[in-house]
Amino acid sequence: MFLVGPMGAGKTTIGKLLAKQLGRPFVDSDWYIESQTGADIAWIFAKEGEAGFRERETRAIDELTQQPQIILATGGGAVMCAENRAFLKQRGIVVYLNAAVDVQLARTAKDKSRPLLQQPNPRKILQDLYSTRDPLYRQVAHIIMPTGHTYPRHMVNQLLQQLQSFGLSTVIAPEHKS
Ligand SMILES: Nc1ncnc2c1ncn2[C@@H]1O[C@H](COP(=O)(O)OP(=O)(O)O)[C@@H](O)[C@H]1O
Ligand SMILES: O=C(O)C1=C[C@@H](OP(=O)(O)O)[C@@H](O)[C@H](O)C1
Ligand SMILES: [Mg+2]
Repeated sequence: MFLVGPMGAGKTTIGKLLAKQLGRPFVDSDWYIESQTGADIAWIFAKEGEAGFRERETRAIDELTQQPQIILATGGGAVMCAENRAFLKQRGIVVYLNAAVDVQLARTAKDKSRPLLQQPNPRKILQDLYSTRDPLYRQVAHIIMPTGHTYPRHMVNQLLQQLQSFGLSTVIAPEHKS
């Protein structure tokens, strides 16, 4: 199951919680890229530019979407690349976590780890990215979920209900088996 959506939609937060609930492995593609590179996202953008980061991201998405059982949180720009969109759409269930620009802005304001938002007018950047990317998120998504006013735990419950129709079942932890 793969999460897509804009910065601040909650992909990392919801993905981690959902994986715990389902007893499945969780990977965030940004964290994976950082561990493979030995450097953080800001450093990669500074040294290799966005193009360098996107190359690393495509390699990561290709590898991670082939891992069985994975709950994958992608970065907000993953859908910009057609190859990534194909990997996502063809290899699993894709959930688009949708959030209004105001919500994205509030949730990302204090965090300096997103290089694209370290500009004088992050609202305008988020608006422009949303215009370009929203149709692409919709193109790859099997499920679309608004996240604006819902607590993460509640989001996970809603998502689990939606996922049931796709046949995604929970893994019963050994200590709970009879
Ligand atoms: N449903 C939610 N309600 C309130 N805050 C949230 C929600 N989802 C995420 N957050 C908060 O928003 C911030 C960004 O979330 P994150 O999971 O990093 O988003 P993304 O990975 O989509 O960029 C974090 O501080 C997180 O705690
Ligand atoms: O939207 C984007 O292009 C990006 C989103 C970030 O991930 P989150 O969506 O998890 O913040 C991260 O991949 C990088 O800073 C670029
Ligand atoms: Mg994230």
